Amino acid sequence: MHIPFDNSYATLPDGFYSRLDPTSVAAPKLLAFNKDLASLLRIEVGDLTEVADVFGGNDVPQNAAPLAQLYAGHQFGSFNPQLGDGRAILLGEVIGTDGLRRDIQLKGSGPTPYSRMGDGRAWLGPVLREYVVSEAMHALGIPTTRALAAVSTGEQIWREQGALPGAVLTRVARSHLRVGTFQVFAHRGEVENLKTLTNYAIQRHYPEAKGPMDLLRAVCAAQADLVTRWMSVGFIHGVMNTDNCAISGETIDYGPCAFMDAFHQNRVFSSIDQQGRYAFGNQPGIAVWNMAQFATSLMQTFEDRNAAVEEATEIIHAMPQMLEDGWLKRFAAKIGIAEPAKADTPLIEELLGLMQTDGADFTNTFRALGGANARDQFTNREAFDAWAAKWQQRTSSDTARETLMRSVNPAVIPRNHRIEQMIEAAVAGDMAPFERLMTALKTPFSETDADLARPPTETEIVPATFCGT
Ligand SMILES: Nc1ncnc2c1ncn2[C@@H]1O[C@H](COP(=O)(O)OP(=O)(O)OP(=O)(O)O)[C@@H](O)[C@H]1O
Ligand SMILES: [Mg+2]
Repeated sequence: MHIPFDNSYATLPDGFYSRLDPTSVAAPKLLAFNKDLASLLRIEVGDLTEVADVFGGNDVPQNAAPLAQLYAGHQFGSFNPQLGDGRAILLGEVIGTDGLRRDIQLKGSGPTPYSRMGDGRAWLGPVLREYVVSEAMHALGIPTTRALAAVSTGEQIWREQGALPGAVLTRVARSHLRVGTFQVFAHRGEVENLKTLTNYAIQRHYPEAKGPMDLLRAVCAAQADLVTRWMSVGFIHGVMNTDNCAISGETIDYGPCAFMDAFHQNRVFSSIDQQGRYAFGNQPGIAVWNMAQFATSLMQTFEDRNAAVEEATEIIHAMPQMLEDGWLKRFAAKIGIAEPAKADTPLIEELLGLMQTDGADFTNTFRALGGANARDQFTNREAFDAWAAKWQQRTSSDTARETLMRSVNPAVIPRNHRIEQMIEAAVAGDMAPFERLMTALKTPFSETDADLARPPTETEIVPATFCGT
């Protein structure tokens, strides 16, 4: 196997990371490999045993510069001054056939200087969850890190549930720069490092930005866009800590995430999110909060702090409107309105209200709007009919309505119970449910697998995603 590394992060000052190799594992076995992504990254794949050795962490490929990145972060609102890759190792970067630079990182590859109390490992369940959901997000057109490989380690690891099979995920990202990467230097008052990081982020992600204020503007726009896209497919990230907020605007860290079935604004899946801080409907507000932390961490890079604070405050204060506009655009498209006006908001909100009252399935209700059977999704069908009459009045003259709806309302999403079933099978050595999910989720806007589109029955519902990742 040949990986054409072209590493830039490793040329940054020592204080940015710790160099170390992944820790070898007992018996690496390749469970999944993303060939399309490998070719995008210009990786020449030869022998698959070699692939398992590299992506299990036993072989460090030529020209890799393995390192664990330092970062800090607000976790559930409290600042932790030092986190860092406690179980991940960046192998290096490659420039893809599309000309874009991407990180190749192992997650679950052994302890690092930032492991704190952790074992540096991941178990098979979360590795496959991240593999499936991140690739599904990509197919849905939502910016995300991607999955290149999943390797089982042949080792057991311990979590609340007991002994579990270990695994390593190879993750690909436009970069692993997080809000927390800025926060660590800001907190320490390491202004030179902060400036170096700012310039690096600009060059790598927003080359048109003229300085930190432009960077802030660009990241706010990217995060606002990202969160409205999540909302539009019923995605709940579940752990929007500032260390899980990527500067690139990609979705990162699929630990306790889930797509909701029955719609509810306050839906939470993460078993550790007791207060519902990261509930479905709170995500826009949290994105603003995270960007305020990002803005704060950039302030030390300015000579005139007072002026900078004023300008940054304006940028942050403009974000709720951006989110509202984005939400309107995406949800209007879901009901077939390509060019929404403010006056369309109540129409969308009324539908969501009916869905919430009836516990209608988020994905299938919107998908059904493009067909004939939307009213079957509701228990109070008269209420739906009354809404539908208003909707018809607003949209029926638009001949492109159905096409638009079918292009934005997926037929299939990675439902939480299917993910759990897939994990259970994989633990027992059966990868068929994984393959089936991956196949259907490659074309989420086509009806290819009706049974995967079906919501869970009462007994199939998986209401929580455990954080013992
Ligand atoms: N098993 C573990 N061993 C060591 N460190 C861990 C472990 N699990 C999580 N951590 C560390 O705890 C912090 C917060 O964890 P979090 O769940 O947000 O991240 P993660 O899922 O490991 O990784 P990422 O954000 O890179 O997807 C991170 O610094 C992470 O590296
Ligand atoms: Mg994380």
